[in-house]
Amino acid sequence: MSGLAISTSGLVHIYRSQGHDVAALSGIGITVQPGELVGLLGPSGAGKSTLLQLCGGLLTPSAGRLQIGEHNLATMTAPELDRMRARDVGIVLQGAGRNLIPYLTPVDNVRHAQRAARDRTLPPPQDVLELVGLTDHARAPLTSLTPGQLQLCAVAAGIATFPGLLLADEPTSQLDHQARDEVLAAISTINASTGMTVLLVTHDPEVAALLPRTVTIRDGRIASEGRSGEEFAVVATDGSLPLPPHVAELLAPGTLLRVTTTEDGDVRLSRVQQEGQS
Ligand SMILES: Nc1ncnc2c1ncn2[C@@H]1O[C@H](COP(=O)(O)OP(=O)(O)OP(=O)(O)O)[C@@H](O)[C@H]1O
Repeated sequence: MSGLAISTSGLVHIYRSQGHDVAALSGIGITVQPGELVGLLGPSGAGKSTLLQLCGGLLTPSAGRLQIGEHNLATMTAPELDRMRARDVGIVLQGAGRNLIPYLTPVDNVRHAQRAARDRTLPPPQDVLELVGLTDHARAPLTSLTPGQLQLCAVAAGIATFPGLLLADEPTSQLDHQARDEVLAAISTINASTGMTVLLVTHDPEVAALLPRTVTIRDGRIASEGRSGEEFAVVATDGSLPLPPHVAELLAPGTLLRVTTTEDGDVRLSRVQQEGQS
């Protein structure tokens, strides 16, 4: 299937637990085009995994809009979400082992992941393993695989049904540099050769620098976006503009900023000197 678009606006997720609620996402607006490869960055607790799980239908939005291709996730029933996960959205959870059945070989893990889709037209599992470079290990016990090969196997299980969207939570963490590069190369190849949209969470700045687009989340909101290594502030759908941390630390709360437009349509921000300020 071809790549699926992701579109959210005002997306909120609140974890409700006894005694107190945690607002993990506080109004996320993001658009990902079909076939894009996007990295999700941000400090621990920012809300990255929550966003990924919402996109995979593993959590339900508390408020706001979340559209994956034709699917409106905010209104889907549990069986509809199950069907979407079985065919259209592949999920690779953090930690390769959580995605694999330990007593099955790579080829049988992929076959098992394909079964839920009930689609006889899917390519054979060997073709999926070839895409991630695991042909030679198709029938090896999982215990004989290196951590990098296990992660490649988890990716193969995630893309077993050739979904339109692959969601991967920290697929390169806890790997040495060579294995990390192999996993990233496999995901890039899948994205380029199939047009599958990919959203992947990473903490690794070296991985982020290699991605064409990154979105940084901070405190449950979009903080900035990167394009091929350069960071930009992003105007939110409500018109607000989160300042990058290195600018925000120069501006005390309550600082007045003059917003002007130039003749050629450019926008400038300048600090207004207030009484009592040096
Ligand atoms: N099941 C849960 N119940 C209550 N609060 C939760 C739950 N899962 C996450 N949270 C909270 O929601 C917020 C966002 O968590 P989330 O795991 O999405 O962040 P993250 O950016 O993925 O962090 P990390 O990089 O550490 O995985 C955090 O404050 C976290 O403590």
